[in-house]
Amino acid sequence: MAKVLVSDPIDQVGIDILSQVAQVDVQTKLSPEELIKIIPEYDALMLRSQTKVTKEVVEAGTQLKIIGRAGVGVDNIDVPAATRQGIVVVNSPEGNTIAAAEHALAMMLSLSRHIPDANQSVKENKWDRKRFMGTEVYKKTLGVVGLGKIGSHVAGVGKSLGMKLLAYDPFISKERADQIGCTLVDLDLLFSEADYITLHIPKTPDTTHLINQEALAKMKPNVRIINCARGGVIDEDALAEFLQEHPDAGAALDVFEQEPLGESKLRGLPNVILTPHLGASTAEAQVNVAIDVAEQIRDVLLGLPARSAVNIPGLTPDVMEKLRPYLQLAETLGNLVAQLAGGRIEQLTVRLQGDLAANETQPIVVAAIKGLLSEALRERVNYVNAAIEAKERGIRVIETRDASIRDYSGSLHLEAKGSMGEHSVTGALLSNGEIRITDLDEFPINVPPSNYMLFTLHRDMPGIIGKIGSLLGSFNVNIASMQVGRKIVRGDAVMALSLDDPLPEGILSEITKVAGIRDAYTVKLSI
Ligand SMILES: NC(=O)C1=CN([C@@H]2O[C@H](COP(=O)(O)OP(=O)(O)OC[C@H]3O[C@@H](n4cnc5c(N)ncnc54)[C@H](O)[C@@H]3O)[C@@H](O)[C@H]2O)C=CC1
Ligand SMILES: O=C(O)CCC(=O)C(=O)O
Repeated sequence: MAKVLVSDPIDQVGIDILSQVAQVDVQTKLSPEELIKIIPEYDALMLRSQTKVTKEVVEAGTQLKIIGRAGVGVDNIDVPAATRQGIVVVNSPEGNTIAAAEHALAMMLSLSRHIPDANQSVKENKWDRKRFMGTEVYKKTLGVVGLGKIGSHVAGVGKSLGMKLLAYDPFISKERADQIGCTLVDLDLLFSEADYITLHIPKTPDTTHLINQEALAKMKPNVRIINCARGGVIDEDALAEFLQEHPDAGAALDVFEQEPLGESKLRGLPNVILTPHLGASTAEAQVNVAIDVAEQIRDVLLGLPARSAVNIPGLTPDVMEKLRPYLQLAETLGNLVAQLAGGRIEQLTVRLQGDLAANETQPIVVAAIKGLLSEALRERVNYVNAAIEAKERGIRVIETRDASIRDYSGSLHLEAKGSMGEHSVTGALLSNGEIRITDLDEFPINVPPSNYMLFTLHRDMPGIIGKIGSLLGSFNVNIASMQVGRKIVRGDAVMALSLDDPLPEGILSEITKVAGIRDAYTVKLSI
């Protein structure tokens, strides 16, 4: 039975789903060393934001098939390391959107009305109404940085509160911003105009310290900044200094450069509200993300695709379902052409032909690479790491389409160039979904792939087929089917044989000694 480690607190509903297919161990607050020590025995890891899945953890997780982040941000996981190791990384892109948006809105209103300090003062037996004079958000300008799922929900509520909306997001169209009711502006204008600035961006090299001393200098002296996105998008030292110098300004922060927050000047400031990364902490969000991610882990452990894998771009279950027969075709042809080419492959060309050319290329190309590399890497290569493994091996992959080639309703053509030569294969699907190899090195054939195959390149001359048949018979190899493909009579030809038995050692050299045989290749395929 598969084993799943749950290393941060997740809702019981997630544990119940995982328990349908696996032994589930919940061990939270593990030190990095403890995690590295136990991870080798697990097939899957499920976590929230506390666990740090470093390169060392990934490398120790030799059995890991999937890492599931019960939330949005995967910045606590070394995704490139997981990808290299063929581990699927999944998240829950929408499960906590509302929770995080509502936390940002709660922070905005708390800042405006001094709720945390007023509450504290009453609890200290004080009745200080003057000290907590607030401001209204009505008719104020809300600047939303990052108009994605959370940012657009915050903007929508801001609008219904009567706020004027400005937004900055270089990847969002004007039409989308209009739909939400935001005016798209550049960052400088947003900084200078906004009364409230709320951040809803991922932490990337571009967004790191987006709010720094220079940016703060452009803002109003009473600006209020809310960060429920990611620590590190604000330079905390610069912010602390700004807030000291501008007592009418304020900040409400849920996320920090270091979590848990260590020594920080922010703690002592009266105009700051701090929460311990609570954006996603609602009962509803925790149920949503637990179900979302546990179901994906369950599916992957059952050999099914994950619906929100962050490191298999484009291969959603819908695409997978639609393309499944073509992915199988691509893998088979990839494996076949790798065996024909032999040696080190330097270049793979994948051409989608006919109707197939209308499909998304990427998953089919990845499947072809997977087939190609499975010759060398066996089960180490999968849909997650195929592209990166090819890149690291210096294999140039070229994708092309040609809708004009109409020999079958859709066909796939692969060419591999390598240290030992160059070969090409084409294959197609019949209407019943069966695979046919329809071309080999430009010679037309029509054979189904089988576990054991023999291909020859020979001169088209009388007697040669009989000689090969007798030779195989003398080695007790039964021929299931045989086909010859040629372009001209008595010119060059290929012979494709499907065999019931593996070819014994030594037979290939006997075959190549037959007069008229130029080359012979044995191929094993997983069908
Ligand atoms: N505090 C918490 O507990 C939670 C925090 N989050 C964080 O909130 C952030 C936003 O999450 P979602 O809205 O779900 O993500 P999303 O992917 O839907 O939206 C992010 C938006 O940021 C934009 N963006 C990217 N680079 C940008 C840049 N340089 N400048 C301006 N905009 C840029 C993107 O175009 C996108 O529209 C993420 O960092 C996520 O990890 C999410 C949930 C809970
Ligand atoms: O799991 C959590 O509590 C944090 C959520 C979060 O930051 C995210 O989903 O990006």
